[in-house]
Amino acid sequence: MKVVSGQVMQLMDRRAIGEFGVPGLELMEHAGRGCADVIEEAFGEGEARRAVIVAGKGNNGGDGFVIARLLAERGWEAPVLLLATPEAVTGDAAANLARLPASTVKSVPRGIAGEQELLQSATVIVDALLGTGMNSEVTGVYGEAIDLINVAGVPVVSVDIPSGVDAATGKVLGRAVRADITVTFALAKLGNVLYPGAELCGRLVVADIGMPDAVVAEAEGAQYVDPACAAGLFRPRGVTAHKGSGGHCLIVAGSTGKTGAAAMAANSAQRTGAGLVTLAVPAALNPILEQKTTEAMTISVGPERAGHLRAGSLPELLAAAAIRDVVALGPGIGTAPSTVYLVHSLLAALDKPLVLDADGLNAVALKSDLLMARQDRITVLTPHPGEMARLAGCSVPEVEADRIGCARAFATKYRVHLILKGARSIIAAPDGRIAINGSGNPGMATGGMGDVLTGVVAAFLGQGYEPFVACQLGAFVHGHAADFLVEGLGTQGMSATDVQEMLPVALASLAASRTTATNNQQGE
Ligand SMILES: NC(=O)C1=CN([C@@H]2O[C@H](COP(=O)(O)OP(=O)(O)OC[C@H]3O[C@@H](n4cnc5c(N)ncnc54)[C@H](O)[C@@H]3O)[C@@H](O)[C@H]2O)[C@H](O)CC1
Ligand SMILES: [K+]
Repeated sequence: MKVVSGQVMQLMDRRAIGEFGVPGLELMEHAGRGCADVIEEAFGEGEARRAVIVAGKGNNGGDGFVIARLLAERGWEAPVLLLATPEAVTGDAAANLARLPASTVKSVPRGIAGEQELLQSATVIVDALLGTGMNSEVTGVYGEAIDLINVAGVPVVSVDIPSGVDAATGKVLGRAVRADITVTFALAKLGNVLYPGAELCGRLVVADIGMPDAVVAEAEGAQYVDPACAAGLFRPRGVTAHKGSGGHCLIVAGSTGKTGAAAMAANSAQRTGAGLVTLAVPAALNPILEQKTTEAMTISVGPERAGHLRAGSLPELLAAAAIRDVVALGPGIGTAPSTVYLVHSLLAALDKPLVLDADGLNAVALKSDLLMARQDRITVLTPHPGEMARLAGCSVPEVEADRIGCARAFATKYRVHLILKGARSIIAAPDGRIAINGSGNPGMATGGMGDVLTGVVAAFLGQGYEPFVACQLGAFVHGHAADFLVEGLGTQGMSATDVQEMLPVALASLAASRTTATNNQQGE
């Protein structure tokens, strides 16, 4: 599913009207009908059906007027509270306001504080205050209206986006409506899928409003990776698969006290379908990892008592990498100066696709220009916001303020692929393409999850997936596995090893969706 900013949707609107001759009133009619259909289906069962429409003066309010008319035609009581004078309403919205009986519209430019009883008596409140045209912090009567909608104790359907949520970022500008259902139009907006907006939307429905296909296809947007998208990207093993076709991953990981990171990265690569996994670890830790892993082979690196990786092990590691398909570097390696030096030399010398995580990223942050030397090679970075801030030389709040912009700027500048972790991980490609991962849950906010992701992404690269696809599948499968655990485990005590063990189930579900989709196509 493609997602766009509010600004891009407004451009699409203009193209549809200007270049394709679709009347704006027709788009608005479809938008209103899409909402009315959802409202009827969700709340139209009982005897008394009253939808109170709280409308702003723009086209979001215009959609609200269409909803009021269509619901009234279907036997609903549908009073409108207009937070403006009727004269302030213009264009298509004014045309639709004029089609409503005057008795059903109450202009309340000073606010809806006196309308609490009406709000509380509703079967459903329709939030048609602000949509993609919101351009500033919500204050005054609009802010008060949002507060009153939220405390009315009645289900809320938001038109396009909950009022107060920024369609470009998902951020709340001052305050925002908490909806049970949001009906958005033509394509989802970034604010519908990014947090906190995603949570405020409740159930998201994307309604078809007759936007020309070419306008939808050519719109600049991000890929939202949902189960259908991930299933489309995934290639299940063929019947003639052998361990060579699954790829051979070399995982360079571990230091004293951090053997678990190495084990989880290796085991997760194996659980994601890597044909073979070899774990290169500091020599002193080799006996422990021989115990902790079963399927992975291990290489004991450096002098016998070495508890961390050292600069002198470069030739040994390059030789190991030469006969593998992909290298993952970083889980649990620590920050000893000699290890940092090793990471710097490996970056320059390794010609295999490389996944860099954790302390590998911290080492790179000290010398990020080294990434420039890898421009013709595949490099995937998997930072959390703290690591991203160190890499980009900014603060964590700056990263969080614009996750997409930050990920894209770094990926394009250094010609790398990047997964910026966090709720709705952002995947950025060197050419500026963006994907947003739709899976995952708060149970993943615990140590070791990043090591699992590193192994998963390395496994997909080793299987020959194009890096942007490997990153999307990696992020999705990682979160999908965790989502399977929620019902039984909840989100409090889930562990990274639990997720690792659930990876095959997540992959099997993608394979099953592909089979179902193929069968449906054949049956058509
Ligand atoms: N293709 C589509 O998606 C279609 C969308 N439609 C609907 O139109 C709105 C966008 O309408 P627009 O008139 O551009 O903007 P809004 O209605 O969101 O509001 C703009 C209105 O409000 C004022 N304003 C802005 N910020 C604030 C604020 N913080 N506080 C108070 N007032 C504010 C601003 O000055 C404007 O006057 C889209 O979301 C859809 O719902 C079409 O109906 C069909 C095609
Ligand atoms: K709205």
